[in-house]
Amino acid sequence: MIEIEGLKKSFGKKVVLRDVNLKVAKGESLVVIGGSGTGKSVLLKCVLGLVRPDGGKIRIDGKPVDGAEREAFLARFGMLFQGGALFDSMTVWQNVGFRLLRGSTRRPKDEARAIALDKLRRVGLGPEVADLYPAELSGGMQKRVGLARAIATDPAVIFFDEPTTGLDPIMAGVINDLIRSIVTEMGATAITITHDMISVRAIADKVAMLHEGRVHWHGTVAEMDTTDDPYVDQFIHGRAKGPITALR
Ligand SMILES: Nc1ncnc2c1ncn2[C@@H]1O[C@H](COP(=O)(O)OP(=O)(O)OP(=O)(O)O)[C@@H](O)[C@H]1O
Repeated sequence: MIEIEGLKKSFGKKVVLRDVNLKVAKGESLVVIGGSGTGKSVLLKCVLGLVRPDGGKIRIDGKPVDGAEREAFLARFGMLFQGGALFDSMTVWQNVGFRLLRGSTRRPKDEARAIALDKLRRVGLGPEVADLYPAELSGGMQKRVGLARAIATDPAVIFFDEPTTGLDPIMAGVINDLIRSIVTEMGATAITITHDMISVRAIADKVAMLHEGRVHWHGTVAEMDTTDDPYVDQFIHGRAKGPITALR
């Protein structure tokens, strides 16, 4: 279980996270939505320890995520970065097995390769891609490789940062379905950031909407469709007019 309490983060005078409170139950898939610049990535980076919060608490399974706990936590999470973020100079299997080749999750090389091939198979890629370089793959295949890398260590917690950005609608659907089935089958706790409402419906058990530095709304997908909250309504229907003002 992930608990975020009173999380605060500003950059200079700009307050991004004012007071974020959120709980994600074990095995739950939470999708965070919100307009551009509302702090979704900053929130994720705070949880990952890439950005230091100004205040508040983040606990994983009841333990604060800092100092000595961080290394143990990092070994337990997987991350699918926006755009795949594969290493160009490494082959596909070396990318997938990145964390199996170093650190506390290190395995012998042939074992790491076998696990990488198994994870590639799970995301629909055969052994023939294992020794290719990322540049030789299509965008959709790169995303699959990123997904295989995210699940390589069988993490308890997985983060997905805009997993369908840059994909055509069919490939986006395939990636959404893969994410949903993998998260369910692994029993992992998942936090996804997305603008894509199709992704939200495909991936989410629960949805949290960030607005003005707070979790403005939190509920199930079914509740999202029936809520009379004008902010959620505007966002999920993509209306230009409503309480959320966008820069034009
Ligand atoms: N390292 C940083 N230094 C200064 N400002 C930052 C930094 N990181 C983020 N910000 C600011 O924090 C705000 C929130 O950014 P964030 O990337 O979290 O938004 P987002 O909700 O993920 O947006 P998008 O959906 O467009 O990706 C933005 O105004 C951004 O400029």
